[in-house]
Amino acid sequence: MNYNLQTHSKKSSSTLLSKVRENYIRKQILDVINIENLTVSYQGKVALDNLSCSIPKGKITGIIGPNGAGKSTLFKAILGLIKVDSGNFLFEDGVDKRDIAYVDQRNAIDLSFPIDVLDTVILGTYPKLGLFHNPGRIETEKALDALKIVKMEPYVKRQIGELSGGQLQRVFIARALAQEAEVFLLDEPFVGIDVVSESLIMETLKMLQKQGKSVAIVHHDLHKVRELFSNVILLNKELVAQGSVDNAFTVENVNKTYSGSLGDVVIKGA
Ligand SMILES: Nc1ncnc2c1ncn2[C@@H]1O[C@H](COP(=O)(O)OP(=O)(O)OP(=O)(O)O)[C@@H](O)[C@H]1O
Repeated sequence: MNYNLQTHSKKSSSTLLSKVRENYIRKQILDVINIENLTVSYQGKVALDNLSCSIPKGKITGIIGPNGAGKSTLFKAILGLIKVDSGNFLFEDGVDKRDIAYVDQRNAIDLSFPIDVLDTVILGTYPKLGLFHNPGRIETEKALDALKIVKMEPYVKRQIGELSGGQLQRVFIARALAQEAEVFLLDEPFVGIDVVSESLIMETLKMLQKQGKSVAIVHHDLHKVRELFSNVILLNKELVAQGSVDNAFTVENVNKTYSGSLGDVVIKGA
């Protein structure tokens, strides 16, 4: 498998590339995105400290950690939405930022913006349309297909500010589907939504996984980790553990991540 490197380091990218490639061959890891030594700070305060982790290919990975652990910061750094102090991002060959769909936390979205459901989903097609191209029939069809999958087709003309939390989240998932991405980064998609929307979204994500797509989800409900994810990344400013749920989602690692005894409560039920 080949990879392409996005570097924020001052070292020469060719030296880094060969070093990172060697690492890959040695470890035989099948990841879609590899993050190496990522440090991010806001106004001098460190949010992520030398974090190295990877988003595995074709899995649904939970990003787990307490409030302020840097989970959203990790997604924003991968997408190049924020300035990082240092770090390298290695994308699987053929994957670039246009292949990454991002569903933000809902509180980051202006719901008073006058846009209907269909146009919101068509926005997902923009990254691959290229400059100076307007969406047309093909993009509208892609958006309608995506809306069908999340059962939001009857709402095409509804303003997004007039949807329930669960419906809105389904529209954002549809927008991600319309992007025809390889990687899906979802920031707390299940917060405050109804059970029907939750299971529809989960079914959609499992469908994506079956197609070989990679999904990473920031998630807070530790009780649902085993049900929702095959893999986890546990972090609290720095990496605590990553791997399959069986190997990494342990009492010890959860206690370490949350600096307490939450692992005993959640995993052992103590
Ligand atoms: N734009 C910003 N300016 C200043 N500080 C920020 C900014 N964005 C995030 N932070 C700080 O960086 C740290 C990490 O924030 P981040 O939102 O990545 O955490 P999180 O794990 O996603 O938290 P939560 O679970 O509460 O959403 C926090 O201390 C937060 O206050």
